[in-house]
Parts: sequence; C-alpha cells; structure tokens
Amino acid sequence: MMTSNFPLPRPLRRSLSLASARTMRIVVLGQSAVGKTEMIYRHTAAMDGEFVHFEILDTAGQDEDSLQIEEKIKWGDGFAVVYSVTDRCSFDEVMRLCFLINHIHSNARKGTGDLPPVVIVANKKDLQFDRMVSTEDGEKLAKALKYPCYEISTRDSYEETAMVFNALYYELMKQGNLSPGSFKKRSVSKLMEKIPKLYANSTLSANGRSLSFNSFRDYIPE
Ligand SMILES: Nc1nc2c(ncn2[C@@H]2O[C@H](COP(=O)(O)OP(=O)(O)OP(=O)(O)O)[C@@H](O)[C@H]2O)c(=O)[nH]1
Repeated sequence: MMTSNFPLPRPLRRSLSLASARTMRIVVLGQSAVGKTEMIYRHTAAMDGEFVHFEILDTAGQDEDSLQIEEKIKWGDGFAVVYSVTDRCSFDEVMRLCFLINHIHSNARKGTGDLPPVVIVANKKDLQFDRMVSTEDGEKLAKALKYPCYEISTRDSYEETAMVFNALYYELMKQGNLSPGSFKKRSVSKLMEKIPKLYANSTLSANGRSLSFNSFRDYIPE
C-alpha cells in the first residue's frame, strides 16, 4: 500500500542514552539519477523510547560492479529500493533489485531466518508534469512484492525521507526476533566514516541547494 503518513518518531526524552544506541544499516539501491544521493547521511532518531543510529549507504547506479553491489547488500540490515516517478526504466529495475537482495540474503543465511526488510521508494513526486509512473502502478508493484511503498520527494521533504528509514526499522522489529532490547550494538562502520553526520539546524549545500532540518530539532542529539 502506498503510504505517506507513517507516524513520525516521538520527541526525544532527554534521559535517553546515546551511548547505548543501536545501529541499523540501510542500503539505498536504484537506477542512476533517481535521487539516491539525496537520501545519504547519518540519521539518529528516538524510536519507541530508544535511540537508533541509522547508517545509510548509497550504491552508485550503473558505475558500480556487481561484486561491489553484492558486498553492500550483504552489509545491509534493511533496503530502500528507489525509483523516480519520472523514469519508467528506473521503475522496471525495482523488481530485479528486490530479487537480488533476497537472493543474496537467502544464500548468506542458507535459507534460514527472515529475509531483510525492504521498502520501495517512489521519488520525485514533486515533478507532477514529468510523471511517467502512476501512483497506482507503484502500489500494484508493491502489493505484488509484498513490500511497503512510499511516494516522496527528497527535494521537498527531509521528513518523508526520514519516514522511509523509520519504516525500515519498524519492519525489522516486526520480524520478531529483534526486540528493541536485543538489537545489535555496533560501532560506526569503516564504510560510514566518510559520510557526514547532519545535525539539527544544519544545512546541506550539495547540488547548490540548502535543506533545513529544523523540524528534526527534537530528535537529533547535540
Ligand atoms: N525535482 C526533484 N529532483 C530530485 C529529487 N531527488 C533528486 N533529484 C535530482 O535528481 C538528480 C539525480 O539525483 P542523484 O541523487 O544524484 O541521483 P542518484 O540516484 O544518486 O544517481 P547516481 O549517483 O548516478 O546513481 C539531481 O539533480 C537531484 O537534484 C526530487 O525529489 N525532486
């Protein structure tokens, strides 16, 4: 089901400890130019009364070889498969990427255990006049694959992007074997050290644009 009003995390309780925060690794996949880079940063949110660090890793469209993509897929706990509503080819690629994720993880887990959570992200919904993939087509595909789908604009809304990550966390929790208390605690991956951490009120000037994070003031630590 296409959904756009997933509940935002509750305001941060000051007593929460960042040191004991859990980490969820998310890999963003999709064809070139669908907007993956716009989703990349480190994000910390208060989820169900506990801090969760999200480490978010991009894949580089067509420029990456299959071994690199496989390594990244193995690394991830959850996956955002992105297409652009203005690009039919990127939509056609979604199914292949979902199968690839499941194939790699079922091999790694030798057929045991749950497959990792995946959400489908229909990006660039602000470009209504250039639209080539309807909301209904997105919903049909998501239903067939049994994954949640979010139609967003990374350009217009940081909150919508954050919802995607939060949804993946809840999907992981739903699998049952990872209660909030037992979630893996990890140090920050080497892979992530190059990725900047964005703080409340900070701005990002990539692509010559500035994004304001004021609305997340209460969720991101000093
Ligand atoms: N209008 C609009 N443009 C967007 C949106 N998201 C990304 N873009 C633009 O789309 C172009 C491609 O975005 P990227 O983030 O570089 O795409 P990518 O998927 O990382 O591409 P590769 O690095 O080639 O894999 C850029 O010019 C972005 O500014 C959006 O939600 N709306």
